[in-house]
Amino acid sequence: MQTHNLGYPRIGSHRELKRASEQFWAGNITRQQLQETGLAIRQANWLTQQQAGIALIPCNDFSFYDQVLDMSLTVGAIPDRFAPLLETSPSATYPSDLYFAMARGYQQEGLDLKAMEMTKWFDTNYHYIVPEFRADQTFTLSSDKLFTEFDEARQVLGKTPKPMLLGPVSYLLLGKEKDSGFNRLDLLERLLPIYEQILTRLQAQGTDWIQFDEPGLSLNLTQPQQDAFATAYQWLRQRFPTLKFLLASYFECYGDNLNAVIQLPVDCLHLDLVRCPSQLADILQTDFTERPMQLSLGVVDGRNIWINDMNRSQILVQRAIDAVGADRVMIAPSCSLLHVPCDLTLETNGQSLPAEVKQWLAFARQKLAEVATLATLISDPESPEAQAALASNQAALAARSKSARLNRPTVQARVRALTDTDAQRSSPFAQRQTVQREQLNLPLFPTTTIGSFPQTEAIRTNRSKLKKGEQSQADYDQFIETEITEAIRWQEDIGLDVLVHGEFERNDMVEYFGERLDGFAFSANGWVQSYGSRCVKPPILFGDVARSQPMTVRWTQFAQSLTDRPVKGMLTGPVTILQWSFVRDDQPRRDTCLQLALAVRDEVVDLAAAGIRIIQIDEPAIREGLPLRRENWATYLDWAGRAFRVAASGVADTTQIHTHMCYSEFNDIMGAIAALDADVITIETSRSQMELLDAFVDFNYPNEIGPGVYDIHSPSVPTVAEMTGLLHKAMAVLPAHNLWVNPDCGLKTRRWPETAQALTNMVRAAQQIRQQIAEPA
Ligand SMILES: Nc1nc2c(c(=O)[nH]1)N[C@@H](CNc1ccc(C(=O)N[C@@H](CCC(=O)N[C@@H](CCC(=O)N[C@@H](CCC(=O)O)C(=O)O)C(=O)O)C(=O)O)cc1)CN2
Ligand code: MET
Ligand SMILES: [Zn+2]
Repeated sequence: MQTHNLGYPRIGSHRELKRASEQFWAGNITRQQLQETGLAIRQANWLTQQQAGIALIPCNDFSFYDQVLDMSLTVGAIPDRFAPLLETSPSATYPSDLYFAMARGYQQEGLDLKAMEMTKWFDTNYHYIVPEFRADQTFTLSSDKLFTEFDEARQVLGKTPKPMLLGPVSYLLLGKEKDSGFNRLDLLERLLPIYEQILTRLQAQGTDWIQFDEPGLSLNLTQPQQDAFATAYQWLRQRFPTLKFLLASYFECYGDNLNAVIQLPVDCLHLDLVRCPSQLADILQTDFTERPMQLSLGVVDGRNIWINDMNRSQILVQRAIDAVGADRVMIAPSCSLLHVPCDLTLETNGQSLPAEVKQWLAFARQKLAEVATLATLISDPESPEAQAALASNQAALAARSKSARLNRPTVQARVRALTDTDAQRSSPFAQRQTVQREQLNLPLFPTTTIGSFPQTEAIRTNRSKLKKGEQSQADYDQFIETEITEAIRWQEDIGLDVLVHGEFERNDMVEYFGERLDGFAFSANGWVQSYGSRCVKPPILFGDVARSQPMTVRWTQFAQSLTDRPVKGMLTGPVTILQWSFVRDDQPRRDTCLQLALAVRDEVVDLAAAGIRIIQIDEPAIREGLPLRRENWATYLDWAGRAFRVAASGVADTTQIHTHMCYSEFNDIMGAIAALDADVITIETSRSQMELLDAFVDFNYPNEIGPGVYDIHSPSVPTVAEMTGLLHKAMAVLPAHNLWVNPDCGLKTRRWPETAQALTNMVRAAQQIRQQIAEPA
């Protein structure tokens, strides 16, 4: 029985890659220095995995930005607009200017190249760069990255690594057609020859195993999509009869793709037994046992940070061994470890991460040790070492399940006592709209922002000093007051209608709330890549959640005291807190979500009592939390929607509830979005030129909408005309009196100069539209 790994975090255990990339982009370090940082991280990762006792170690799991973008570059799927950068970016240079231009856009030397689109990687908070395909798309091998990393890994490890490749079918499925009249899967026959070239070179370099990631197999597929997998792998198999193919999907069951999958000519099939333990029995019931195929059992959770239940894993693995024999079984984490932090041993702060909780946790490095221990436990069950490991593992699990820290009977009782009335506003929207209009007295096309203003160097430094004890709480609070005061003055000056306090006091929109709720613990260094150099440190939700005191009232009330205009209270919703935290796995997510909903509800009620008339409950992760398989959608949407409404419905009709969503394809779930019954929803639409609005129009969406009028992900400043153009598009299909004017998302990642210009232009755009309506041409 062999151990292997599907992928290791590449940000570096101290976020070395983040720092180096940002330094490089700022022009402070050279490309070579950045490359050296990348190499050092890869080398450290390979050694860490080898020392943890993993036999088959992946390479090509590193990336300077994103693994899907790497694949686009490798196969030469480079959108035409980037042609000016081709010449200066040879295939031997990684990362090239071309590469970062595709990821982040390029505004230099008179060029203004828009970045490629970014979207969520399945149901994770990781974002990938969406491949763009043309009807006349051609492919050419255009990067040496993968071959270079293979040689590096072999040198470091002293043995053959396992290159990982995003498989051809999932690669196409993850992309988008940029012309009409063709289907991206039709490009398969043009793409496969590039995979052939890749495998030819890898084979010459001496590779043995190749890992093809095909997470598309976790989705509901049409017959032609299923067939594409058969076409691709038969084609490759014919050309490479001796290379060993490991096919990996994860995050879900193979479901109704299973029968097609076991007929693929691959040598090993990976199963995510954390998300879908039942598929082991399913597969053993087929004629799989008679096929010459190995099984890779993903028993260690690659998406969460709890220690493995070794007893349970041992039983699963043993079942497979009994059926097919130990030489046909591999064990591994359930998916790439990209989605968990690097190393628990770096956590030494017993305040934020109590020792008791820490012993329940495993980060990437610890997870590999778990895989290795499991292997020993199975191959040599009587070994004292394995027995000791099992005993301490079971003791930690028992301690967790009995811990007094987990249980808050009053919270559990409150969740049980929730009624349908608690999950519903007092009056229907039309009635609420009337009373809210009367009391808010806003102009047509009210202007607002999504909440955060730039997190400046000064803000980060002050917070960092506070954390290290180099600054007093009083001084920090004073600093935040000044920031808020300036932001309120400035918003009044440029003429915004509904103001925000700016979220200067928040490190992150989820972590901030976690830190203020009971039932959460925190790592100091548990960073996970979100996109590019941006990382998040998901809080650890381990027990029943309770709010012991108000979390946002002080700063919101302070901001409101400075102005007569309404200041919008700013909260993160229960579904998003759930989705962006590491959540306990000992009770259904639904129950945890309702506990979060009650905490947010109490905050909403307190904000309203403090005189806040508009409250935004952000739910950007509601779409991301949607199960990958449609058969599970209704259940999720039902409890997620209920949780939002529980959070929103503790206040009188006069309180206007906003919600905000980004990264959203709503077409399939409009009913659920409408059922949230938010008085106002602000959404991301500008990058798709209001395409997304079609869903709202088709659905006859009844409540108020703020379709984002400019993209905050880019520093370029939108013109007034661009924004009036988009507003006209929106007005053409939706009633003007239901429309708001706002950016796509929060501005925390932007800088002030472009933010000031963009918002000034946005207010002008709204004013122009109002004028046009008042005095039609
Ligand atoms: N959780 C979450 N997921 C999300 C989003 C989001 O806002 N939050 N937005 C969407 C896009 N994703 C994003 C993810 C991260 C960031 C982001 O800006 N992250 C920051 C970190 C934010 C943070 O937690 N900052 C902390 C810690 C800052 C820090 O690193 N401090 C240094 C010290 C700095 C100093 O001494 O000056 C350290 O601890 O080492 C703070 O401000 O307090 C980053 O990578 O730079 C933006 C968007 C989708 N998913
Ligand atoms: N209120 C939040 C902000 O403005 C919403 C962000 S959604 C990712 O930053
Ligand atoms: Zn957003």
